[in-house]
Amino acid sequence: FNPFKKIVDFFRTPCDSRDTFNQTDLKRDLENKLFGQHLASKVILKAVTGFMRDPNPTKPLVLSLHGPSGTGKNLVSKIIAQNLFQGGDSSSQVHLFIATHHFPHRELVETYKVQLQQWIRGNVSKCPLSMFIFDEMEKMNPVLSDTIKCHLDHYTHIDGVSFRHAIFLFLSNEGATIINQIVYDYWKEGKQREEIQLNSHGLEIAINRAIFNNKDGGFWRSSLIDSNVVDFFVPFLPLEYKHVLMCIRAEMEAQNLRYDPGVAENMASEMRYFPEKEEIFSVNGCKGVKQRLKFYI
Ligand SMILES: Nc1ncnc2c1ncn2[C@@H]1O[C@H](COP(=O)(O)OP(=O)(O)OP(=O)(O)O)[C@@H](O)[C@H]1O
Repeated sequence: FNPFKKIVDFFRTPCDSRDTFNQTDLKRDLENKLFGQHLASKVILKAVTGFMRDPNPTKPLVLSLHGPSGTGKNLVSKIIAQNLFQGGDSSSQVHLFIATHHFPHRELVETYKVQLQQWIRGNVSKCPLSMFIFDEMEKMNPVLSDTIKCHLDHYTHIDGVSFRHAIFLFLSNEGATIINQIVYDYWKEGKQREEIQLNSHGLEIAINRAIFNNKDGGFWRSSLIDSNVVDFFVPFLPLEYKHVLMCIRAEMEAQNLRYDPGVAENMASEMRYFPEKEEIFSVNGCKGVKQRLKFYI
C-alpha cells in the first residue's frame, strides 16, 4: 500500500474507461461466466446499467456482495471491470483492497485511514469513474468502514472532489449462514432456487441484519449500514454439484483442454458438500477448481 507510488503512476496513466457501456455485453458476460447466481446477475445488471446510463448520478454506486466462499463475488467484480474499462480488472482505475493484506495492523488504523482517504480522493479526482473493491469486509476495521462511508453519501464533495461517478464494491462472507439456510429451505420444499427473490423470506433484510449484528465484522454498528449508502445488498447463493461441473468445464475450456465429462464428474464428486446428510452444496463453491484440475487430466 503505497499512495505515493500510486500518485506517480496515475499521472502517467490516462483514464481508460470504455467509450460506451453496453448493457447487452454485461448481460451476456453474466449469463455465460457466472453460474448459479440468478439473483446476483439480475441485481448487478440492473444496478450497473442504471448507474452507467445516468449522466448525472447523485451518489456513487455502492454494492455490497455477500455469500459463502468461492461463489463468484470476485468474479463479478472482474466482469464489471471488464465491461467498464479497457484494461479490465488490471485497469489503473480499479483498486482492490484486501482487509488482511492492506490493513493488517490494528494499531496503524489512523495511518491507514489517512492513506485510504488520500488514495480514494486522488484517484477519483484523476478519473471520476474509478472502481474501489474492498474484499474481506468482515475483517475490516470499522474505523476504516466509516472512513469509506464519508465518500459515499449524496452530493459528497471532499476538498472540491465529487465521488458521484465512482463505484464501490464491498465483498464479504457475512450473511452466508442466512443465505445458505434460505437456499436449503427452498431445496427441502422442492422449489427451484431460481424462484428465490431478493425479498423472499426477507432475504435482503436478513442479510442486512446479520451483518449489522456481527460483532466481529467490518460492518458492525457501522454507519455504512445506518446511513443507507449501500444501494444493493447482493446475495450469492451456495453452489451445487451441477454448478461445480460448469466451473470445471469453463476452466477446461479456458485452458484449451478438450472437455471430458468423466474427468469433470470425477473431480466434482471429490469436492466436499454440505449439509453432511444430503451433500447438496459445495463447501468451497468453485474455489480450487483451477488448482485441482491438473491432478485430474
Ligand atoms: N458462480 C460462479 N460461476 C463461475 N465461476 C465461479 C463462480 N463462483 C466461483 N467461480 C470461480 O471460482 C473461483 C473463486 O471464485 P471467487 O474468487 O469469485 O469467489 P468469492 O465468492 O469471491 O470467494 P471468497 O469469498 O472466498 O473470496 C474463481 O476462479 C471463479 O472464477
